[in-house]
Amino acid sequence: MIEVNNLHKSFGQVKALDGLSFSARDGEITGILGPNGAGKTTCLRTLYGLLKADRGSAKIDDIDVSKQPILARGRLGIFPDKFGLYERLTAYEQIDYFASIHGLQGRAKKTAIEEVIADLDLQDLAYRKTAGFSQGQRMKVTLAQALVHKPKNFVLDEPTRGLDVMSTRILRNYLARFKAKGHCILFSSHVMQEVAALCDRVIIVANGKLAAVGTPDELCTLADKSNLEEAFVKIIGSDEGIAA
Ligand SMILES: Nc1ncnc2c1ncn2[C@@H]1O[C@H](COP(=O)(O)OP(=O)(O)OP(=O)(O)O)[C@@H](O)[C@H]1O
Repeated sequence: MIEVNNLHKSFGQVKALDGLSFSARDGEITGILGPNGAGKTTCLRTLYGLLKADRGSAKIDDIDVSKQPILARGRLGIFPDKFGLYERLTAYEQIDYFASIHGLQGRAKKTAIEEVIADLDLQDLAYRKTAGFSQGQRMKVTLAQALVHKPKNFVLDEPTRGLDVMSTRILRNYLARFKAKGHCILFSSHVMQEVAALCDRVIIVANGKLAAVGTPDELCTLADKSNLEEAFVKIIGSDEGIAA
């Protein structure tokens, strides 16, 4: 469960977040949509503990990220926007490194690594150095790194941007499986079809505030439109922020 309550963050004169509140529930995929500069990345970076909010709170499973950052981060998997793999290490060693960062040791660490390798069908790649891995292979190792500590919550900032079709499909399937296991998934996107197809609930953010929230169908009904893209345009009053 992820909760953001009355979050404020300014950069100089720019109000990136202006009282944003929402929650993302367990067993659901929640999408964040918004035009450029709406505050989506600022909100996600606050959840990661990379930014400190001026006001308000961000909680992961009821743990306040500013008060107990290490505990909160243990409950969170973060899928980065760039796959920064260490090419001299094998896939196993990369995952091992992230498991150690999360405090896993000994037999528990070995079991966790073996489980995530099996879960992502990485067995054939595990002992190869990642130099030369295809985009899909790199994406899977990155997923394994993000999930080896078995976080209950998973946050992704525009995860499919720049990914090829096959990698996008693998990632989407994985998110659906993760949701089926009862995890909470929150991701930002500009791709309306992706959000409409994957998300149980959608949060629309504009000017650092919540503009609307609901299932894709509820948002269509709210805006009296037949698809999410048109509903989004009507709710925020512009087509800025939509990707093909
Ligand atoms: N480190 C920073 N310094 C100054 N201004 C910032 C910084 N980070 C974000 N901003 C500003 O805060 C506002 C919100 O930015 P943010 O990146 O959160 O938007 P976004 O919704 O993720 O946009 P996009 O869809 O374009 O990625 C923007 O006006 C942005 O220029």
